[in-house]
Amino acid sequence: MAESPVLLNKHEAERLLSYDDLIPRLESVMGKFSKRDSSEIIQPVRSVVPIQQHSGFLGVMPAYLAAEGILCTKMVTFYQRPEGSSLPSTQATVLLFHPEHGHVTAIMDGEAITAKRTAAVSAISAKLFMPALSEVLCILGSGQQARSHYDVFTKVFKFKDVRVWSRRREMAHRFVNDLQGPVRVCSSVKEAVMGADVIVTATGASEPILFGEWVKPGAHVAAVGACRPDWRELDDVLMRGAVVYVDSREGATAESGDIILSGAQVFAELGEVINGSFPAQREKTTIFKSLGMGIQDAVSAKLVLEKWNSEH
Ligand SMILES: NC(=O)C1=CN([C@@H]2O[C@H](COP(=O)(O)OP(=O)(O)OC[C@H]3O[C@@H](n4cnc5c(N)ncnc54)[C@H](O)[C@@H]3O)[C@@H](O)[C@H]2O)C=CC1
Ligand SMILES: O=C(O)C1=NCCCC1
Repeated sequence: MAESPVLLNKHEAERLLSYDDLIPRLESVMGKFSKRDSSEIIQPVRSVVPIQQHSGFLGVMPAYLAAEGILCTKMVTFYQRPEGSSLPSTQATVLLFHPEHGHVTAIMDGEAITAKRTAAVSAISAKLFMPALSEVLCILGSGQQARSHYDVFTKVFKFKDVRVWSRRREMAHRFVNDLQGPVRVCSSVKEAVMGADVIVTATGASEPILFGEWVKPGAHVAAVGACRPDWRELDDVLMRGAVVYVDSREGATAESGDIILSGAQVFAELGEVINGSFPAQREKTTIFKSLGMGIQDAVSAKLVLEKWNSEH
């Protein structure tokens, strides 16, 4: 009989997942994915069930990585919460399976995995696409993703000025008060982004909040929110004037309102740049449009389980 699955809560998953371990695994899997070798990786575009009465969605994100022996699925719900809601807008559970026998080997909370892997992938994009001398980081939003992006961007890079904007100023102040390093609250998106070298958009917005006219030429935008085909964070001027990179072409053309509605062309996947088949146009204004991928959750969950196994 199969052993009972390992059960890991949010605190455990968070503790066991470090950016130092995560970043190289994500670079490697994104590169492999972009080779489209289905004997190596199978990862369909996420299935999304709308929960219309409650302004929410359930996404199911399976992935199989044959060489690594990882069979995984994440189930994630995401909601448009009213301002001031105490409920998290993104919640997730990740299941790992035994690829040969089919039983579940681990069930883990997916919130920390989702927060950390998304931010780590954005940091990989910044490493490739941000201007060579980047001094100013701007984060739009003050939720879970804003926090994980702050953590990894200030860990991996050295910025002289870090700015944050949130639609409710008190939330931006609460965000800043929780942090160790220097970061300042801006009262408008325009004030926050003017002159920034790197901009992270991590909001629940469904209409553009970031306008191309404010963005410094050559800046890099890691666009994390607006993961529905009719949602936007970035305006047409920005989308059409920048070199657009994505995590997955199929995901982006199915789910990204910023891409679909602006008509902007996708230049390359992050994995294609990692593989050297497309250039990183660092001197131009660049956007990395992130939708999130099951393979990212799969390698993250495997890391968590490996760490847990090494302790038990
Ligand atoms: N690309 C990816 O892989 C992932 C993307 N996401 C997306 O990232 C975004 C942030 O997610 P979390 O940090 O988990 O959410 P959260 O609820 O913790 O934070 C959301 C932030 O957006 C702000 N916000 C909400 N509606 C807004 C609006 N209309 N205009 C401006 N700001 C608004 C909130 O004030 C808050 O600061 C969401 O859109 C979520 O769906 C989340 C997980 C993974
Ligand atoms: O990849 C994920 O996980 C998510 N992507 C977009 C919406 C929330 C969760």
